[in-house]
Amino acid sequence: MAVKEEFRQFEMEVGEIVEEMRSFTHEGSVATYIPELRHADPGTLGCALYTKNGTCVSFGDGEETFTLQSVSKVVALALAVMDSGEDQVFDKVGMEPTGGPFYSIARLALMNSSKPLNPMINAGALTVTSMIGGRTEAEKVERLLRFIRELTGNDALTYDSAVAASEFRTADYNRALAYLLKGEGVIDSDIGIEPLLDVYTKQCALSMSCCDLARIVFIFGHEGRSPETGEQIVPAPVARMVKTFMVTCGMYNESGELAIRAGIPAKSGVSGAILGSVPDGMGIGIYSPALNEKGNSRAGVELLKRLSRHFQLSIF
Ligand SMILES: NC(=O)CC[C@H](N)C(=O)O
Repeated sequence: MAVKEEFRQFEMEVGEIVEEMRSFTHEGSVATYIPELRHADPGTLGCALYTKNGTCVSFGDGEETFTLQSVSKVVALALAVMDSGEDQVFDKVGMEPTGGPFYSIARLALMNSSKPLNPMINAGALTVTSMIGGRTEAEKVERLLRFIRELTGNDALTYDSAVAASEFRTADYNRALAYLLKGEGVIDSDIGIEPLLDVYTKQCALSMSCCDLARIVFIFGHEGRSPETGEQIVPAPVARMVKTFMVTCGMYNESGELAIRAGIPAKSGVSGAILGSVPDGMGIGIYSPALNEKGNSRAGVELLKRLSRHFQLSIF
C-alpha cells in the first residue's frame, strides 16, 4: 500500500512538472525544413516514464505519435555495431563531440580526413546506416523494423511514409554529405547513395509514442536487457557505448550544458522527441515539437532539467 501511495505521489509530481513546463513551448518553433514536420502543433508537450516494475505512465500529450528523427541515431548505431562490429564502425566514424550543428558540411570538408567526428551528427549517422546489415535497401529497412519492434515491444511499429517521402524529396544537405562521404571512401555502400538515403529517411521517420520511446531507452539503461524476459536485446557493452555518446554528443552543441544542468544521457531529434536514460531507473520519453535554436525541443530540454533537479537523477 505504502509503495502504491508513493508511486501515486510521484505521478502527481511529474504531472504537475509537465504542465508547468508547457509554457516553454511558446519559446520554440517547429522544424520546417522537412515539409511534413511543419504540421505539428507547437503547444504539444508529452512525456512517458518506463519504470522499473515494467509499467509505462504517460503525462500531458504523451499518447501522441511522432517520428524519431535523430533519436533514431542511437538505435542505428547499436544495430550497425551489432551487425558490422565495433572495429568496422569506428574505422569510419569518430568518437568526438563537434561543438557544431548536426547538419554541417563545412566541418567535414575542412578536416584533414573526412571521417565524420561522431555517429550523432548527420555525416556520422549516414555512414552508420550504411553499415546496418542487409544486402538490399529493403533488407536493411526490414532489419531496422525488426530491431525497433523488439526494443519497443510494439509489433505494429513502422515508419511514417509521408514524413519519409517528404524528407527524401528535400534532403539536399544529407544528399550532399552522403555523396561527399562516398567520394572520400568513407561510405562504401553497395546499395548506392540514393537507396541509402531512402533507408536513412525511413529510419528517421520511425513513428511512435512516448511510451515506445521510454521503453527503448529503459533497455539501454538496463544493460540492453528486455524488461519482461531479461533477454539480451543489445549487448551490454554496446548499450554502455550508446549511452556514453548520448552524454557527449546526444544534444549536439547543447550536450555540454545539458550534461551539467541535467546529467541525464539523452538524445534529441528535430521532431521534438527526446529520450533520456536514468541508469538502473526509468526510461524517459519526451515529445514537444517546438525547438530551440540548437534544434532541440525547447520545453523537452527544460523538462529533463527539471525532472533531474526534482528527483535527483543526474548520473554525475
Ligand atoms: N536533428 C535531427 O533530428 C535531424 C534528422 C533529420 N532527419 C535530418 O537528417 O536532417
